[in-house]
Amino acid sequence: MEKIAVTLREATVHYVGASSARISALERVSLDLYRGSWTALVGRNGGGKSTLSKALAGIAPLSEGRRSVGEDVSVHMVLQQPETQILGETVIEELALCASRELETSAPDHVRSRWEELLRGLGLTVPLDALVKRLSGGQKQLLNVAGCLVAGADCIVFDEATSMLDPASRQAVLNAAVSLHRSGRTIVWTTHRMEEVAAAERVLVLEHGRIVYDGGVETFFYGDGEAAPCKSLGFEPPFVVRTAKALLALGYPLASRPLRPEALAEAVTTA
Ligand SMILES: Nc1ncnc2c1ncn2[C@@H]1O[C@H](COP(=O)(O)OP(=O)(O)OP(=O)(O)O)[C@@H](O)[C@H]1O
Repeated sequence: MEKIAVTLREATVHYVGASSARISALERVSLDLYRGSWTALVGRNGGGKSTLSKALAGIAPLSEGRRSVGEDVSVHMVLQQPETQILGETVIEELALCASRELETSAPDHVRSRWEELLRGLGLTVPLDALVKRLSGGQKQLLNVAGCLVAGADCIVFDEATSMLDPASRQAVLNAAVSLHRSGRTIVWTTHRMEEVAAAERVLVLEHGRIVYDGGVETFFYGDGEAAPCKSLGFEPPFVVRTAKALLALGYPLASRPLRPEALAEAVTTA
């Protein structure tokens, strides 16, 4: 049986807006996130993606319902604005703030070399003593990911973590998440970009605080004998899917339903 990382049951979040009006951001959402899974969370502006991300990470208090996490599961979050969650002046200071217990209990040289290795593993090639203000947005997001890791994250919720970044930085953060997923961590990836959804195994679509699609990524983009949920819910599929569909419509057989460029090339050449 698959092990649970995070469970929400009937999770509801209401905010109090201007003139005390109640804003319903999340309405009775129930879901299980399995350990080691990759879930993409999409939806139109204001649909409740950030609220659900925060509810999963445990930083949005629920108005109703409940959240529980699997045994020993530690859930952390990378926010949209890279600077929002950085307090340290230097890279090592930031990591130390995220992992104060480790500094207390380990030899400083050992900690430094381990953290240098951790940064390298994430593709962040800056010295530990680098000033945070000199880092690019993408480097800051990788530092935020490193902060999650030194804090012991098993599950990381990325809440539109690439939306403020240039394409190369976006790819670098996505690559870091892919390698963390390969190493067994649970990933939630909230995004507006359908290209990024292709990296997921499961897709959740939110509308007005409710889940309107919860299923596999291939079915989301290609449908299962009926209209693809991606299209019917109003999203433009990524280039690879559009190209594959155009080829199929022209009568070219494809060996699979590709989601990424390499898979499209293979589907065309092996058909
Ligand atoms: N702190 C808050 N106070 C009041 N209303 C809020 C607050 N945070 C979010 N909301 C409202 O809750 C609803 C859901 O917002 P949320 O940010 O979760 O959606 P979203 O899908 O992440 O949107 P976006 O794509 O624009 O980031 C929206 O109507 C939003 O205006």
